Amino acid sequence: MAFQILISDPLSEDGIYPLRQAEGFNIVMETKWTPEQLGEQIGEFDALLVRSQTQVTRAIIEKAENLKIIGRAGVGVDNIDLEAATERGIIVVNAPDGNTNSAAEHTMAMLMSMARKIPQAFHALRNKTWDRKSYVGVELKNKTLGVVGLGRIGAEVAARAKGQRMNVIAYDPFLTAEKAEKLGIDFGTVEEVLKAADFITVHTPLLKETRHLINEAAFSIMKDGVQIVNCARGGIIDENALYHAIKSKKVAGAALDVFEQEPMVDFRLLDLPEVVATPHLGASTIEAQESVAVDVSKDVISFLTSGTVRNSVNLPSVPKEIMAKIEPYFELSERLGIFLTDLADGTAEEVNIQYSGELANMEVGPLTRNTLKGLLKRHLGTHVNDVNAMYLANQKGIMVNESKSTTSRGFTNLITVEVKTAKGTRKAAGTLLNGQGARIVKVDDFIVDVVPKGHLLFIRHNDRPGVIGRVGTLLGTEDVNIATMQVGRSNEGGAAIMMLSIDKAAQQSSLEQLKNLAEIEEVTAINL
Ligand SMILES: NC(=O)c1ccc[n+]([C@@H]2O[C@H](COP(=O)([O-])OP(=O)(O)OC[C@H]3O[C@@H](n4cnc5c(N)ncnc54)[C@H](O)[C@@H]3O)[C@@H](O)[C@H]2O)c1
Ligand SMILES: O=C(O)[C@H](O)COP(=O)(O)O
Repeated sequence: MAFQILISDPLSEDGIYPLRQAEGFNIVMETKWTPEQLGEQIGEFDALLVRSQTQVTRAIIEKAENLKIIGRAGVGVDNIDLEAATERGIIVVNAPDGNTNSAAEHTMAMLMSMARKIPQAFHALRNKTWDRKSYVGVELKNKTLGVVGLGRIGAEVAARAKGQRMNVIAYDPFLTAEKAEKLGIDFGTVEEVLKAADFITVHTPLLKETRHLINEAAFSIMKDGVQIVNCARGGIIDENALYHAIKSKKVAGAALDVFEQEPMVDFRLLDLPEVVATPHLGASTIEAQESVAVDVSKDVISFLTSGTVRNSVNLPSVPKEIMAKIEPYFELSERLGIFLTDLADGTAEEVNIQYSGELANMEVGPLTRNTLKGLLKRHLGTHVNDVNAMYLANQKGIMVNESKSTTSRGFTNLITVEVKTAKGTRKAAGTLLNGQGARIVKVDDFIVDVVPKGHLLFIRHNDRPGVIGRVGTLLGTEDVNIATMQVGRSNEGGAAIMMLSIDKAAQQSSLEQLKNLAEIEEVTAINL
Protein backbone atom coordinates (compact mmCIF):
# COMPACT_ATOMS: atom_id res chain seq x y z
CA MET A 1 0.00 0.00 0.00
CA ALA A 2 1.20 3.48 -0.84
CA PHE A 3 2.39 5.89 1.85
CA GLN A 4 -0.09 8.76 2.25
CA ILE A 5 1.59 12.16 2.16
CA LEU A 6 -0.25 15.37 3.07
CA ILE A 7 1.14 18.74 1.95
CA SER A 8 -0.75 21.43 3.88
CA ASP A 9 1.18 24.60 2.91
CA PRO A 10 2.11 25.76 -0.61
CA LEU A 11 5.33 23.95 -1.60
CA SER A 12 7.34 24.30 -4.78
CA GLU A 13 6.11 21.80 -7.39
CA ASP A 14 9.69 21.38 -8.65
CA GLY A 15 10.78 20.80 -5.05
CA ILE A 16 8.38 17.94 -4.44
CA TYR A 17 9.40 16.26 -7.70
CA PRO A 18 11.39 13.55 -5.81
CA LEU A 19 8.19 12.57 -3.99
CA ARG A 20 6.05 12.72 -7.11
CA GLN A 21 8.32 10.39 -9.02
CA ALA A 22 9.12 7.96 -6.19
CA GLU A 23 7.06 4.78 -6.25
CA GLY A 24 4.63 4.05 -3.43
CA PHE A 25 3.81 7.62 -2.36
CA ASN A 26 0.35 9.10 -2.72
CA ILE A 27 0.41 12.90 -2.42
CA VAL A 28 -2.55 14.95 -1.26
CA MET A 29 -2.09 18.72 -1.49
CA GLU A 30 -4.64 20.59 0.66
CA THR A 31 -3.46 24.05 1.59
CA LYS A 32 -6.83 25.46 2.59
CA TRP A 33 -7.98 23.10 5.30
CA THR A 34 -9.02 24.68 8.60
CA PRO A 35 -7.39 23.27 11.76
CA GLU A 36 -10.63 21.34 12.35
CA GLN A 37 -10.51 19.79 8.87
CA LEU A 38 -6.83 18.97 9.31
CA GLY A 39 -7.63 17.28 12.64
CA GLU A 40 -10.39 15.23 11.01
CA GLN A 41 -8.21 14.06 8.13
CA ILE A 42 -4.71 13.73 9.61
CA GLY A 43 -5.30 10.18 10.91
CA GLU A 44 -4.94 8.81 7.37
CA PHE A 45 -1.50 10.19 6.64
CA ASP A 46 2.00 8.78 7.12
CA ALA A 47 3.76 12.09 6.47
CA LEU A 48 2.86 15.76 6.77
CA LEU A 49 4.78 18.46 4.89
CA VAL A 50 4.39 22.08 6.02
CA ARG A 51 5.92 25.55 5.89
CA SER A 52 5.33 28.07 8.69
CA GLN A 53 1.61 28.48 8.16
CA THR A 54 0.14 25.16 9.30
CA GLN A 55 0.00 25.02 13.08
CA VAL A 56 0.88 21.44 13.95
CA THR A 57 -0.51 21.54 17.47
CA ARG A 58 -0.74 18.84 20.13
CA ALA A 59 -4.43 18.46 19.30
CA ILE A 60 -3.57 17.69 15.66
CA ILE A 61 -0.71 15.37 16.63
CA GLU A 62 -2.93 13.43 19.02
CA LYS A 63 -5.24 12.62 16.12
CA ALA A 64 -2.36 11.66 13.82
CA GLU A 65 -2.60 7.93 14.38
CA ASN A 66 -0.50 6.88 11.41
CA LEU A 67 1.82 9.86 11.20
CA LYS A 68 5.50 8.94 11.22
CA ILE A 69 7.19 12.08 9.99
CA ILE A 70 6.57 15.83 9.81
CA GLY A 71 8.69 17.63 7.21
CA ARG A 72 9.17 21.38 7.63
CA ALA A 73 10.18 22.88 4.28
CA GLY A 74 12.19 25.63 5.92
CA VAL A 75 14.09 26.33 9.15
CA GLY A 76 11.81 27.46 11.99
CA VAL A 77 9.82 24.70 13.68
CA ASP A 78 8.01 26.94 16.16
CA ASN A 79 4.70 26.07 14.42
CA ILE A 80 5.17 22.40 15.36
CA ASP A 81 4.59 21.05 18.87
CA LEU A 82 7.90 19.19 19.08
CA GLU A 83 7.21 17.77 22.51
CA ALA A 84 3.92 16.26 21.38
CA ALA A 85 5.55 14.86 18.22
CA THR A 86 8.44 13.34 20.20
CA GLU A 87 6.05 11.83 22.73
CA ARG A 88 4.19 10.08 19.93
CA GLY A 89 7.40 8.97 18.26
CA ILE A 90 6.91 11.19 15.22
CA ILE A 91 10.17 12.39 13.74
CA VAL A 92 10.35 16.05 12.72
CA VAL A 93 12.75 17.08 9.97
CA ASN A 94 13.48 20.49 8.53
CA ALA A 95 15.53 21.98 5.70
CA PRO A 96 18.10 24.08 7.55
CA ASP A 97 20.29 25.20 4.65
CA GLY A 98 17.95 25.64 1.72
CA ASN A 99 16.77 29.17 2.45
CA THR A 100 19.81 30.65 4.22
CA ASN A 101 20.91 32.68 1.25
CA SER A 102 17.43 34.00 0.46
CA ALA A 103 16.85 35.00 4.09
CA ALA A 104 20.23 36.76 4.25
CA GLU A 105 19.57 38.61 0.98
CA HIS A 106 16.11 39.62 2.22
CA THR A 107 17.63 40.91 5.46
CA MET A 108 20.06 43.08 3.50
CA ALA A 109 17.24 44.29 1.25
CA MET A 110 15.19 45.23 4.30
CA LEU A 111 18.18 46.90 5.99
CA MET A 112 18.85 49.07 2.95
CA SER A 113 15.17 49.82 2.28
CA MET A 114 14.86 50.97 5.88
CA ALA A 115 18.05 53.05 5.88
CA ARG A 116 17.09 54.78 2.61
CA LYS A 117 13.30 54.82 3.19
CA ILE A 118 12.72 53.29 -0.23
CA PRO A 119 9.22 51.85 0.39
CA GLN A 120 8.01 55.13 1.92
CA ALA A 121 9.40 57.20 -0.98
CA PHE A 122 7.90 54.82 -3.52
CA HIS A 123 4.56 54.98 -1.77
CA ALA A 124 4.62 58.82 -1.97
CA LEU A 125 5.64 58.73 -5.60
CA ARG A 126 2.89 56.31 -6.40
CA ASN A 127 0.52 58.85 -4.85
CA LYS A 128 1.96 61.36 -7.37
CA THR A 129 3.98 63.25 -4.72
CA TRP A 130 7.50 64.30 -5.76
CA ASP A 131 9.01 64.71 -2.27
CA ARG A 132 12.83 64.69 -1.97
CA LYS A 133 13.04 66.20 1.52
CA SER A 134 11.11 63.70 3.64
CA TYR A 135 13.09 60.65 2.60
CA VAL A 136 16.66 61.53 3.48
CA GLY A 137 18.36 58.35 4.62
CA VAL A 138 21.59 57.33 6.33
CA GLU A 139 24.57 55.41 4.97
CA LEU A 140 25.53 51.96 6.16
CA LYS A 141 29.24 52.51 5.52
CA ASN A 142 31.28 52.82 8.75
CA LYS A 143 28.18 52.18 10.86
CA THR A 144 28.05 49.31 13.31
CA LEU A 145 25.69 46.42 12.70
CA GLY A 146 24.83 44.38 15.79
CA VAL A 147 23.92 40.79 14.94
CA VAL A 148 22.08 38.84 17.62
CA GLY A 149 22.27 35.16 16.68
CA LEU A 150 25.20 34.27 14.46
CA GLY A 151 24.03 30.98 12.99
CA ARG A 152 23.70 30.24 9.30
CA ILE A 153 21.73 33.37 8.36
CA GLY A 154 23.36 35.68 10.91
CA ALA A 155 26.82 34.76 9.60
CA GLU A 156 25.75 35.34 5.97
CA VAL A 157 24.31 38.72 6.92
CA ALA A 158 27.52 39.62 8.76
CA ALA A 159 29.59 38.77 5.69
CA ARG A 160 27.34 40.88 3.44
CA ALA A 161 27.42 43.78 5.91
CA LYS A 162 31.23 43.67 5.76
CA GLY A 163 30.82 44.04 1.99
CA GLN A 164 28.87 47.24 2.70
CA ARG A 165 31.90 48.35 4.75
CA MET A 166 30.00 48.17 8.01
CA ASN A 167 31.60 47.20 11.31
CA VAL A 168 29.94 44.13 12.70
CA ILE A 169 29.60 43.09 16.32
CA ALA A 170 27.74 39.90 17.17
CA TYR A 171 26.43 37.89 20.07
CA ASP A 172 25.70 34.19 19.92
CA PRO A 173 26.19 31.72 22.78
CA PHE A 174 28.25 29.54 20.43
CA LEU A 175 30.35 32.33 18.93
CA THR A 176 34.04 31.76 19.58
CA ALA A 177 36.88 34.27 19.26
CA GLU A 178 38.27 32.10 16.46
CA LYS A 179 35.03 32.21 14.44
CA ALA A 180 34.68 35.96 15.00
CA GLU A 181 38.24 36.51 13.84
CA LYS A 182 37.67 34.40 10.76
CA LEU A 183 34.60 36.46 9.86
CA GLY A 184 36.46 39.70 10.65
CA ILE A 185 33.89 40.80 13.21
CA ASP A 186 33.82 41.78 16.88
CA PHE A 187 31.88 39.92 19.50
CA GLY A 188 30.45 40.75 22.89
CA THR A 189 27.61 40.05 25.27
CA VAL A 190 24.10 40.78 24.09
CA GLU A 191 24.16 44.03 26.11
CA GLU A 192 27.48 45.08 24.55
CA VAL A 193 26.08 44.41 21.08
CA LEU A 194 22.87 46.35 21.74
CA LYS A 195 24.83 49.31 23.17
CA ALA A 196 27.38 49.48 20.34
CA ALA A 197 25.11 49.13 17.32
CA ASP A 198 23.68 51.74 14.94
CA PHE A 199 21.69 48.98 13.27
CA ILE A 200 20.58 45.73 14.89
CA THR A 201 19.43 42.53 13.20
CA VAL A 202 18.16 39.44 15.03
CA HIS A 203 18.68 35.91 13.70
CA THR A 204 17.84 33.57 16.56
CA PRO A 205 15.14 30.93 16.60
CA LEU A 206 12.01 31.78 18.58
CA LEU A 207 12.44 29.94 21.88
CA LYS A 208 11.31 30.53 25.45
CA GLU A 209 14.69 32.22 25.98
CA THR A 210 14.45 34.49 22.93
CA ARG A 211 10.79 35.52 23.21
CA HIS A 212 10.85 39.30 23.73
CA LEU A 213 14.65 39.26 23.83
CA ILE A 214 14.36 42.76 22.43
CA ASN A 215 12.04 44.38 24.97
CA GLU A 216 11.65 47.74 26.70
CA ALA A 217 14.79 47.19 28.80
CA ALA A 218 16.79 46.24 25.71
CA PHE A 219 15.62 49.34 23.81
CA SER A 220 16.62 51.51 26.77
CA ILE A 221 20.31 50.59 26.45
CA MET A 222 20.46 51.07 22.66
CA LYS A 223 21.83 54.17 20.96
CA ASP A 224 19.31 56.93 20.26
CA GLY A 225 18.23 56.66 16.62
CA VAL A 226 19.04 52.95 16.33
CA GLN A 227 17.39 51.05 13.47
CA ILE A 228 16.32 47.44 13.85
CA VAL A 229 15.59 44.51 11.52
CA ASN A 230 13.67 41.31 12.24
CA CYS A 231 13.72 38.75 9.44
CA ALA A 232 13.88 35.85 11.91
CA ARG A 233 10.70 35.33 13.92
CA GLY A 234 7.89 37.49 15.21
CA GLY A 235 8.06 37.57 18.99
CA ILE A 236 11.83 37.95 19.29
CA ILE A 237 11.09 41.68 19.34
CA ASP A 238 8.30 42.79 21.68
CA GLU A 239 6.07 44.61 19.18
CA ASN A 240 4.42 46.75 21.82
CA ALA A 241 7.80 47.88 23.19
CA LEU A 242 8.96 48.55 19.63
CA TYR A 243 5.90 50.68 18.94
CA HIS A 244 6.63 52.88 21.99
CA ALA A 245 10.36 53.02 21.25
CA ILE A 246 9.58 54.34 17.75
CA LYS A 247 6.98 56.81 19.04
CA SER A 248 9.50 58.16 21.55
CA LYS A 249 12.11 58.54 18.75
CA LYS A 250 14.50 56.14 20.48
CA VAL A 251 14.22 53.93 17.42
CA ALA A 252 14.51 55.65 14.04
CA GLY A 253 13.60 52.73 11.86
CA ALA A 254 12.31 49.17 11.89
CA ALA A 255 12.25 46.62 9.08
CA LEU A 256 9.99 43.68 9.81
CA ASP A 257 9.40 40.54 7.80
CA VAL A 258 7.88 38.54 10.65
CA PHE A 259 5.25 39.29 13.27
CA GLU A 260 3.99 38.08 16.63
CA GLN A 261 0.80 36.98 14.94
CA GLU A 262 0.70 35.78 11.36
CA PRO A 263 -1.24 36.49 9.24
CA MET A 264 -0.99 39.93 10.81
CA VAL A 265 -3.97 41.23 12.78
CA ASP A 266 -2.53 44.26 14.57
CA PHE A 267 -1.46 46.82 11.96
CA ARG A 268 -0.51 49.56 14.46
CA LEU A 269 3.20 49.36 13.68
CA LEU A 270 2.53 49.84 9.98
CA ASP A 271 0.93 53.22 10.66
CA LEU A 272 4.35 54.50 11.74
CA PRO A 273 6.36 56.11 8.91
CA GLU A 274 9.58 54.62 10.33
CA VAL A 275 8.46 51.06 9.64
CA VAL A 276 9.00 49.04 6.47
CA ALA A 277 7.53 45.57 6.26
CA THR A 278 7.00 42.46 4.16
CA PRO A 279 4.61 39.57 4.84
CA HIS A 280 7.15 36.87 5.84
CA LEU A 281 8.93 36.75 2.50
CA GLY A 282 12.46 35.94 3.70
CA ALA A 283 12.43 32.47 2.18
CA SER A 284 10.13 33.28 -0.69
CA THR A 285 12.39 32.87 -3.69
CA ILE A 286 12.14 30.30 -6.43
CA GLU A 287 15.56 28.93 -5.50
CA ALA A 288 14.92 28.62 -1.75
CA GLN A 289 11.49 27.10 -2.16
CA GLU A 290 12.74 24.49 -4.56
CA SER A 291 15.71 23.69 -2.37
CA VAL A 292 13.80 23.31 0.94
CA ALA A 293 11.07 21.21 -0.67
CA VAL A 294 13.64 18.90 -2.31
CA ASP A 295 15.42 18.48 1.05
CA VAL A 296 12.32 17.51 3.03
CA SER A 297 10.92 15.37 0.22
CA LYS A 298 14.14 13.35 0.19
CA ASP A 299 14.10 12.97 3.97
CA VAL A 300 10.47 11.84 3.92
CA ILE A 301 11.22 9.23 1.25
CA SER A 302 14.30 7.93 3.00
CA PHE A 303 12.66 7.84 6.43
CA LEU A 304 9.58 5.98 5.25
CA THR A 305 11.56 3.52 3.16
CA SER A 306 14.75 3.00 5.16
CA GLY A 307 14.33 4.76 8.51
CA THR A 308 17.16 7.24 7.94
CA VAL A 309 17.04 11.05 7.78
CA ARG A 310 19.57 13.85 7.41
CA ASN A 311 17.95 16.74 9.21
CA SER A 312 16.08 15.55 12.25
CA VAL A 313 14.99 18.18 14.76
CA ASN A 314 13.89 15.86 17.58
CA LEU A 315 16.44 13.06 17.15
CA PRO A 316 20.20 13.67 17.18
CA SER A 317 21.53 13.32 13.63
CA VAL A 318 24.32 10.81 13.16
CA PRO A 319 26.60 11.17 10.12
CA LYS A 320 26.05 8.52 7.44
CA GLU A 321 29.50 6.96 7.77
CA ILE A 322 29.11 6.58 11.56
CA MET A 323 25.61 5.19 11.10
CA ALA A 324 26.97 2.55 8.71
CA LYS A 325 29.34 1.33 11.46
CA ILE A 326 26.79 1.10 14.27
CA GLU A 327 23.75 -0.06 12.31
CA PRO A 328 24.71 -3.78 12.52
CA TYR A 329 24.35 -3.51 16.33
CA PHE A 330 20.78 -2.13 16.26
CA GLU A 331 19.08 -5.51 16.43
CA LEU A 332 21.38 -6.81 19.17
CA SER A 333 20.77 -3.65 21.25
CA GLU A 334 17.01 -3.90 20.92
CA ARG A 335 16.97 -7.63 21.68
CA LEU A 336 19.11 -7.13 24.79
CA GLY A 337 16.46 -4.62 25.92
CA ILE A 338 13.59 -7.08 25.30
CA PHE A 339 15.58 -9.93 26.88
CA LEU A 340 16.06 -7.96 30.07
CA THR A 341 12.43 -6.81 30.23
CA ASP A 342 11.44 -10.46 30.32
CA LEU A 343 14.22 -11.45 32.72
CA ALA A 344 13.94 -8.59 35.22
CA ASP A 345 11.30 -8.73 37.89
CA GLY A 346 9.46 -5.42 38.14
CA THR A 347 9.79 -2.06 36.45
CA ALA A 348 13.19 -0.76 35.43
CA GLU A 349 14.38 2.08 37.64
CA GLU A 350 17.91 2.32 36.32
CA VAL A 351 19.53 1.09 33.12
CA ASN A 352 23.30 0.97 32.78
CA ILE A 353 24.71 0.26 29.36
CA GLN A 354 28.39 -0.36 28.84
CA TYR A 355 29.96 -0.37 25.39
CA SER A 356 33.28 -2.20 25.25
CA GLY A 357 35.97 -2.92 22.69
CA GLU A 358 35.65 -1.23 19.29
CA LEU A 359 32.27 0.21 20.32
CA ALA A 360 34.07 2.41 22.85
CA ASN A 361 35.24 4.60 19.97
CA MET A 362 31.86 4.95 18.31
CA GLU A 363 28.83 7.22 18.65
CA VAL A 364 26.54 4.91 20.60
CA GLY A 365 23.49 7.16 21.22
CA PRO A 366 21.39 5.31 18.61
CA LEU A 367 22.29 1.96 20.24
CA THR A 368 21.19 3.21 23.65
CA ARG A 369 17.91 4.37 22.12
CA ASN A 370 17.44 0.92 20.56
CA THR A 371 18.07 -0.81 23.90
CA LEU A 372 15.53 1.46 25.58
CA LYS A 373 13.09 0.80 22.75
CA GLY A 374 13.44 -2.92 23.45
CA LEU A 375 13.05 -2.42 27.19
CA LEU A 376 9.96 -0.26 26.90
CA LYS A 377 8.02 -1.71 24.04
CA ARG A 378 6.89 -4.87 25.83
CA HIS A 379 4.90 -2.67 28.20
CA LEU A 380 4.22 0.44 26.15
CA GLY A 381 3.49 -1.11 22.77
CA THR A 382 4.81 -0.73 19.28
CA HIS A 383 4.54 3.06 19.22
CA VAL A 384 7.87 3.15 21.12
CA ASN A 385 10.57 4.01 18.62
CA ASP A 386 13.97 5.71 18.28
CA VAL A 387 12.39 9.13 18.48
CA ASN A 388 10.53 8.73 21.74
CA ALA A 389 12.47 5.96 23.56
CA MET A 390 14.68 8.35 25.54
CA TYR A 391 11.80 10.73 26.17
CA LEU A 392 9.60 7.91 27.48
CA ALA A 393 12.40 6.53 29.67
CA ASN A 394 12.87 9.98 31.20
CA GLN A 395 9.15 10.41 31.61
CA LYS A 396 8.94 7.08 33.45
CA GLY A 397 11.74 8.21 35.75
CA ILE A 398 14.20 5.58 34.47
CA MET A 399 17.80 6.66 35.01
CA VAL A 400 19.87 5.84 31.92
CA ASN A 401 23.66 5.68 32.11
CA GLU A 402 26.04 5.01 29.25
CA SER A 403 29.68 4.09 29.75
CA LYS A 404 32.51 2.95 27.55
CA SER A 405 35.50 0.75 28.08
CA THR A 406 38.21 -0.15 25.60
CA THR A 407 38.77 -3.55 27.24
CA SER A 408 36.16 -6.16 26.36
CA ARG A 409 37.25 -9.45 27.96
CA GLY A 410 38.15 -11.28 24.78
CA PHE A 411 35.34 -9.91 22.59
CA THR A 412 35.98 -7.44 19.78
CA ASN A 413 32.81 -5.70 20.82
CA LEU A 414 30.49 -6.16 23.77
CA ILE A 415 27.29 -4.47 24.92
CA THR A 416 26.47 -5.08 28.57
CA VAL A 417 23.07 -3.98 29.80
CA GLU A 418 22.20 -3.93 33.48
CA VAL A 419 18.65 -3.28 34.60
CA LYS A 420 17.85 -2.37 38.19
CA THR A 421 14.33 -2.79 39.55
CA ALA A 422 12.98 -2.59 43.08
CA LYS A 423 13.49 -6.37 43.26
CA GLY A 424 17.09 -6.60 42.12
CA THR A 425 19.58 -6.24 39.30
CA ARG A 426 19.73 -8.35 36.13
CA LYS A 427 22.39 -8.23 33.50
CA ALA A 428 22.95 -9.52 29.97
CA ALA A 429 25.80 -8.97 27.54
CA GLY A 430 25.81 -9.45 23.80
CA THR A 431 28.26 -9.32 20.96
CA LEU A 432 28.31 -9.42 17.17
CA LEU A 433 30.33 -12.40 16.02
CA ASN A 434 32.14 -11.86 12.78
CA GLY A 435 29.90 -13.28 10.04
CA GLN A 436 27.67 -15.17 12.49
CA GLY A 437 25.40 -12.43 13.75
CA ALA A 438 24.37 -11.54 17.28
CA ARG A 439 24.93 -13.65 20.40
CA ILE A 440 24.06 -13.21 24.04
CA VAL A 441 27.25 -14.24 25.80
CA LYS A 442 26.50 -13.53 29.42
CA VAL A 443 23.40 -13.61 31.62
CA ASP A 444 23.96 -12.25 35.10
CA ASP A 445 27.37 -13.75 35.90
CA PHE A 446 27.01 -16.88 33.77
CA ILE A 447 28.71 -17.36 30.42
CA VAL A 448 26.31 -18.51 27.67
CA ASP A 449 26.22 -18.55 23.87
CA VAL A 450 22.68 -17.89 22.71
CA VAL A 451 21.25 -16.56 19.46
CA PRO A 452 18.90 -13.82 20.67
CA LYS A 453 15.90 -14.93 18.64
CA GLY A 454 12.68 -16.85 19.13
CA HIS A 455 11.57 -18.55 22.34
CA LEU A 456 14.07 -18.97 25.16
CA LEU A 457 13.83 -20.39 28.64
CA PHE A 458 16.16 -19.18 31.36
CA ILE A 459 16.31 -21.57 34.30
CA ARG A 460 18.28 -20.99 37.47
CA HIS A 461 18.79 -24.02 39.72
CA ASN A 462 21.10 -25.69 42.18
CA ASP A 463 23.80 -27.82 40.61
CA ARG A 464 22.56 -31.30 41.53
CA PRO A 465 22.52 -34.55 39.55
CA GLY A 466 19.31 -35.18 37.59
CA VAL A 467 17.99 -31.60 37.34
CA ILE A 468 18.79 -31.24 33.64
CA GLY A 469 17.19 -34.59 32.88
CA ARG A 470 14.01 -33.73 34.80
CA VAL A 471 13.67 -30.44 32.85
CA GLY A 472 14.15 -32.26 29.52
CA THR A 473 11.61 -34.96 30.42
CA LEU A 474 9.01 -32.46 31.59
CA LEU A 475 9.32 -30.32 28.48
CA GLY A 476 9.08 -33.48 26.36
CA THR A 477 5.84 -34.56 28.02
CA GLU A 478 4.52 -31.00 27.52
CA ASP A 479 5.31 -31.33 23.77
CA VAL A 480 7.97 -28.57 23.90
CA ASN A 481 10.91 -29.40 21.67
CA ILE A 482 14.34 -28.18 22.85
CA ALA A 483 16.41 -26.79 19.96
CA THR A 484 19.55 -25.86 21.93
CA MET A 485 20.58 -26.05 25.54
CA GLN A 486 23.38 -24.32 27.41
CA VAL A 487 24.34 -25.08 30.96
CA GLY A 488 26.64 -23.20 33.29
CA ARG A 489 27.47 -23.06 36.97
CA SER A 490 29.42 -20.93 39.39
CA ASN A 491 31.09 -23.94 41.03
CA GLU A 492 30.40 -27.62 41.56
CA GLY A 493 27.20 -28.00 43.58
CA GLY A 494 26.61 -24.23 43.53
CA ALA A 495 24.30 -21.94 41.57
CA ALA A 496 23.72 -23.06 38.00
CA ILE A 497 21.72 -22.04 34.93
CA MET A 498 20.18 -23.57 31.85
CA MET A 499 19.51 -21.49 28.79
CA LEU A 500 17.23 -23.30 26.37
CA SER A 501 15.93 -22.29 23.01
CA ILE A 502 12.64 -24.02 22.27
CA ASP A 503 10.63 -24.38 19.09
CA LYS A 504 7.43 -22.81 20.38
CA ALA A 505 6.40 -20.73 23.37
CA ALA A 506 5.88 -22.82 26.51
CA GLN A 507 2.42 -22.74 28.10
CA GLN A 508 2.09 -21.01 31.46
CA SER A 509 1.12 -24.39 32.99
CA SER A 510 4.38 -25.96 31.73
CA LEU A 511 6.36 -23.11 33.28
CA GLU A 512 4.56 -23.62 36.58
CA GLN A 513 5.42 -27.32 36.53
CA LEU A 514 9.06 -26.51 35.79
CA LYS A 515 9.16 -24.12 38.73
CA ASN A 516 7.85 -26.88 40.99
CA LEU A 517 10.66 -29.28 40.10
CA ALA A 518 13.18 -29.95 42.87
CA GLU A 519 16.25 -27.65 42.93
CA ILE A 520 14.74 -25.15 40.46
CA GLU A 521 14.95 -21.55 41.68
CA GLU A 522 13.72 -19.56 38.69
CA VAL A 523 12.08 -20.18 35.34
CA THR A 524 11.70 -17.25 32.96
CA ALA A 525 10.28 -17.43 29.45
CA ILE A 526 11.83 -14.94 27.07
CA ASN A 527 10.24 -14.25 23.72
CA LEU A 528 12.38 -12.30 21.28
N1 LIG B 1 11.97 35.38 7.41
C1 LIG B 1 12.10 34.20 6.90
O1 LIG B 1 11.41 33.82 5.97
C2 LIG B 1 13.12 33.25 7.46
C3 LIG B 1 13.80 32.40 6.60
C4 LIG B 1 14.72 31.49 7.14
C5 LIG B 1 14.93 31.46 8.49
N2 LIG B 1 14.23 32.29 9.30
C6 LIG B 1 14.46 32.30 10.74
O2 LIG B 1 15.75 32.81 10.98
C7 LIG B 1 16.23 32.32 12.21
C8 LIG B 1 17.68 31.87 12.08
O3 LIG B 1 17.79 30.83 11.13
P1 LIG B 1 19.21 30.11 10.90
O4 LIG B 1 19.03 29.20 9.75
O5 LIG B 1 20.31 31.09 10.88
O6 LIG B 1 19.28 29.25 12.23
P2 LIG B 1 20.61 28.73 12.97
O7 LIG B 1 20.15 27.66 13.88
O8 LIG B 1 21.68 28.44 12.00
O9 LIG B 1 21.06 29.99 13.84
C9 LIG B 1 20.40 30.43 14.98
C10 LIG B 1 21.47 30.93 15.93
O10 LIG B 1 20.82 31.59 17.01
C11 LIG B 1 21.66 31.37 18.14
N3 LIG B 1 20.94 31.64 19.37
C12 LIG B 1 20.09 30.85 20.04
N4 LIG B 1 19.67 31.49 21.16
C13 LIG B 1 20.26 32.69 21.18
C14 LIG B 1 20.21 33.81 22.06
N5 LIG B 1 19.45 33.78 23.16
N6 LIG B 1 20.97 34.89 21.76
C15 LIG B 1 21.74 34.92 20.66
N7 LIG B 1 21.83 33.89 19.78
C16 LIG B 1 21.09 32.80 20.04
C17 LIG B 1 22.08 29.92 17.99
O11 LIG B 1 23.23 29.65 18.76
C18 LIG B 1 22.34 29.83 16.51
O12 LIG B 1 23.70 30.05 16.19
C19 LIG B 1 15.25 31.24 12.62
O13 LIG B 1 14.34 31.79 13.56
C20 LIG B 1 14.49 30.94 11.36
O14 LIG B 1 13.23 30.42 11.59
C21 LIG B 1 13.33 33.19 8.81
O1 LIG C 1 11.88 29.52 9.18
C1 LIG C 1 11.87 29.60 7.96
O2 LIG C 1 12.40 28.76 7.21
C2 LIG C 1 11.23 30.79 7.34
O3 LIG C 1 10.57 31.55 8.25
C3 LIG C 1 10.44 30.49 6.14
O4 LIG C 1 9.08 30.26 6.42
P1 LIG C 1 8.10 29.90 5.23
O5 LIG C 1 8.47 28.54 4.75
O6 LIG C 1 6.73 29.94 5.78
O7 LIG C 1 8.33 30.93 4.18
